[in-house]
Amino acid sequence: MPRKKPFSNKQKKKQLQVKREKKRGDTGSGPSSRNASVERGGERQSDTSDSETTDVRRINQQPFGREGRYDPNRFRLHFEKESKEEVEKRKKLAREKVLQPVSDKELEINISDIFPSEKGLGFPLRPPWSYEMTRENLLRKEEKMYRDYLDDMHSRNPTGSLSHFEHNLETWRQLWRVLEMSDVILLIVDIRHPVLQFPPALYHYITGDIQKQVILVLNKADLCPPPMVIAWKHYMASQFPHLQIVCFTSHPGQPYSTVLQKKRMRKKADWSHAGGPLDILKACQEITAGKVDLSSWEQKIKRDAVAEHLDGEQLDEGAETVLMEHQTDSAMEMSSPSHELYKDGVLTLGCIGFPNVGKSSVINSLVGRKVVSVSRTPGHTKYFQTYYLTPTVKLCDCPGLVFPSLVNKQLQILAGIYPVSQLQEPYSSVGYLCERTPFRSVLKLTHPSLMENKAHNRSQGSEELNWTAWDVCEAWAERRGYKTAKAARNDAYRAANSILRLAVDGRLCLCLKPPGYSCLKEHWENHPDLPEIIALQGRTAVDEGTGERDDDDEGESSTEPEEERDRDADDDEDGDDEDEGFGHPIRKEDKPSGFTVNMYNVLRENECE
Ligand SMILES: Nc1nc2c(ncn2[C@@H]2O[C@H](COP(=O)(O)OP(=O)(O)OP(=O)(O)O)[C@@H](O)[C@H]2O)c(=O)[nH]1
Repeated sequence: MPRKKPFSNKQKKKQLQVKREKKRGDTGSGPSSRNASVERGGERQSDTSDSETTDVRRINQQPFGREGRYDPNRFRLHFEKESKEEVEKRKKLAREKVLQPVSDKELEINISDIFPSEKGLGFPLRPPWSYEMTRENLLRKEEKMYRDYLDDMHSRNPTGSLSHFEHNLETWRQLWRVLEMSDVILLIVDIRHPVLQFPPALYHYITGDIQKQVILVLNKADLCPPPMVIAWKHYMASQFPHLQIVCFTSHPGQPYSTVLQKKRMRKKADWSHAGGPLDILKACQEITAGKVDLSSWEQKIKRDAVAEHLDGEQLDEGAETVLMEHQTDSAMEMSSPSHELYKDGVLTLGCIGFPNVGKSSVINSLVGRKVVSVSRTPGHTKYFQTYYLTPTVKLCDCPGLVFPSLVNKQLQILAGIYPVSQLQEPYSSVGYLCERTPFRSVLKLTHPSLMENKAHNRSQGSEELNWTAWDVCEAWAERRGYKTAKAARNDAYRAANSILRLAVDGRLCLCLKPPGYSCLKEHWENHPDLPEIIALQGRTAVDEGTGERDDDDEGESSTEPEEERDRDADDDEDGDDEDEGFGHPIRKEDKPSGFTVNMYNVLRENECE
């Protein structure tokens, strides 16, 4: 009898993987279709270290199930995989490159740098169709169009030159559906870097081709200095004249969050000051010009404002029922190719935007309570659903979409577009962040070279020492007590992940500026709209300036075990994190005159001790 050949674990794993894929009918794509994808909802990314280099075709394979049925995991984020060499090169650089703070001017960013018109950075459009076509025919047509679209993109832009973008046709199909069924589009962006998340091609398509109105929601206004919020608003208006622009925050009046807080703060949003849902209503009133009766929405906002002042129990009793429609497979639906505006007297608002910009949070804010789960892991929303805000206003949520652009990949990660937990190499993003934020004073780090004999060396200070991204991670690991399991060395990888999450959450905050901001700084700092934005943020001078802890905080105590204290800043669960609080990330140099904000309160004095 022939001797059995030894079979390694790795081979066994591969064999199982092939078997599983065969079973799923995922033919042709091989292992790379899984390896190349970052799965929605925070599932672990497959190990890419031993697999082949970037392969666009394979990852575009759409996940079919048996008998041609669609795979339930079809809404995964699919990003192009990076080569092992590229990742190794960046790791090396993170250890060697001395961080140099960048100038204010370099934080200014023009939309044409991100989406240059000559690069043809469009997005896939649904091919024309009619009722005479069969469903299968339509699907095939869509797939062909999608492959052509990608071929065209890649022929114009060499491999690796584009940032991560969505490679999953299923997700684009969701966008088509939302655009088709909506009367007005709420395009939501993060005010810290709105131009990263505003594809001009989408704007031109909606306002030009399908002739619908767009309300640009500059969300997370609580995370950006008020003068910069105003400057961004003006910049976007100057570039895209057909937009209605609304500043928004789903966390108005939130007290400062602390990095080591064990539990998140539970404060109900308070829009009694200004703006918020009311501004969105006003924009809709202007657009609909009396064609839809929006009085029920206006009344709801008034009722919600009253309810905010009631305690929790009364609130629950009074909570209104929200009619929800689950649109599980609607991307495949063949609805009418032509859309009837304000059908049955109902205004349908479609919420679209990149992952993590706060689409679900905006919907919850409009509804007045949580109907959509929220997560800081990008790609949480899997398929769109609709909610009746009132009998005449319907909201439609859409999964986050990453459009192709030329944004720097490190910045893309800091903007929350790529799930931090899935990163192969987080250090270069840490470096990018540290060169643009006062990380040392905020994180209160001791340089690793001074760690050996802390007591002796502390007196020397670390101001004059050079920092690399790796040093920052080591120093943060030391401060937080992150150790590797085997050798109990400082766990730089975990520290890097933790720092990036602080950035995404806005607790170590990077705000980019519109072009020319530095020259016109004084103008924006004295702008007449400033009080309106401060009111929207819902913070008073007392909240901002004192740096006192909020008494309601269920915050850490200094006696809390280290592990417990770590959890909040470090874990990137896919769970719902609705109750998160956020710090105010105002950079010292952005502080407007007469506006008392202590940006360094983001991490308070005793947090890092
Ligand atoms: N500071 C601040 N954080 C916000 C705001 N809105 C949302 N967030 C946080 O941003 C993260 C993402 O929010 P979601 O509402 O889940 O974002 P989304 O766009 O629906 O995300 P996807 O499901 O990935 O498409 C969560 O951690 C929210 O708590 C806001 O106005 N201010």
